[in-house]
Amino acid sequence: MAKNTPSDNKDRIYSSKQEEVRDFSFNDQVADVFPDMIARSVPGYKNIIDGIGKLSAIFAQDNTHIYDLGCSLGAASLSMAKQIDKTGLEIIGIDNSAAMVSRCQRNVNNYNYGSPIHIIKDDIACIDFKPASVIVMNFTLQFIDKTKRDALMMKIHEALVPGGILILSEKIKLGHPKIDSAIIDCHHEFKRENGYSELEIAQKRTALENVMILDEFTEHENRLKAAGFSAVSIWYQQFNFASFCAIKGE
Ligand SMILES: C[S@@+](CC[C@H](N)C(=O)[O-])C[C@H]1O[C@@H](n2cnc3c(N)ncnc32)[C@H](O)[C@@H]1O
Ligand SMILES: O=C(O)C(=O)C[C@]1(C(=O)O)C=C[C@@H](O)C=C1
Repeated sequence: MAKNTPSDNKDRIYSSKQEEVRDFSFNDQVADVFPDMIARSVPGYKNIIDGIGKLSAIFAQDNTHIYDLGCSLGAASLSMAKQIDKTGLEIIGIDNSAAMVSRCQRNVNNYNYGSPIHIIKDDIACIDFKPASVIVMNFTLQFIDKTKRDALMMKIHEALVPGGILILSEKIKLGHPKIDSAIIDCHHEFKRENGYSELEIAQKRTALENVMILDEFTEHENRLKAAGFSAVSIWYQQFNFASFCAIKGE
C-alpha cells in the first residue's frame, strides 16, 4: 500500500482547510487514526501508558477489579494486563464511543495476557463500580462535563478498596498566564516536530475548544482531596500533559 494514502491510519483529519470546524468527537474517523493521533499529540503518551502498567502492578490487589475509564482502543488496559501479576483480577475498560469500543474489543481479542479484559460501552458518569484496587482515567476527565467531575471522583474514591489507587492523566492549565502561554507554545512545537502543520494545529485547537475543558493542577488536587484521597502526587509531566496518582488511605 502506498505510504501517504488515507488508509495508512495516519492522522490527516485537520490537514485540509475546513469551512466550518466541527466540535471534536471520538467517531469512526478519529478511532481509525487514534494511535497515530495520540502519539503525535500527547507528549510522553507511551511513557505514561508504560508507567500505568508499572504503577498498577504495585497497587493491584488479588480478587479486585481494575477500571480503565475512557479506554479508547485499550492501550492502558493492555499495558496493565501485561504487567500485573495478581490472581482473581478483572480488568474492565469502559468507553461511550461505539467507534472506539468495537475497535478496542478487536484489540483485546488479539491478546491473551494473565487477567481477563472486558470492554463495555457506557457513560462513565453513570456506571456502578465494583470494588477496585486500580482505577485509570488516561486523558478522559477533561472530556467530562465540569459539573459532573466532583461526583465522579467521589464515586471513584468510594469504589476503591483501602490502599487502592486512581491514576489520572490530564492536559492541564498552568497557573500563571505567561507560563501557560509558553508551555502551550512548547506543545505546539512538539506537534510541529511530529509533522502537524500550522493549519492542523489551529483547526484541532478550534475543534477541541468546547469539548475539552481543562483544569489547573490545584483544581484537580483540591477535587481529589475533597473526594477523600489521602495522598495526591504528580508522577509524570511533560509540558501541559501530566499524570497524577491519588491513593485511598488504608
Ligand atoms: C483521549 S481519549 C482516552 C485515551 C485512552 N485512555 C488511552 O490511554 O489511549 C478519551 C476517551 O474518553 C472517552 N469518553 C469521553 N467521555 C466519556 C464518557 N462520558 N464515558 C465514557 N467514555 C468517555 C472517549 O470516547 C475517548 O475514547
Ligand atoms: O491538546 C491537543 O491538541 C490534543 O490533541 C490532546 C488530545 C488529548 O489530550 O486527549 C485531544 C484529543 C485526542 O484524543 C488526542 C489528544
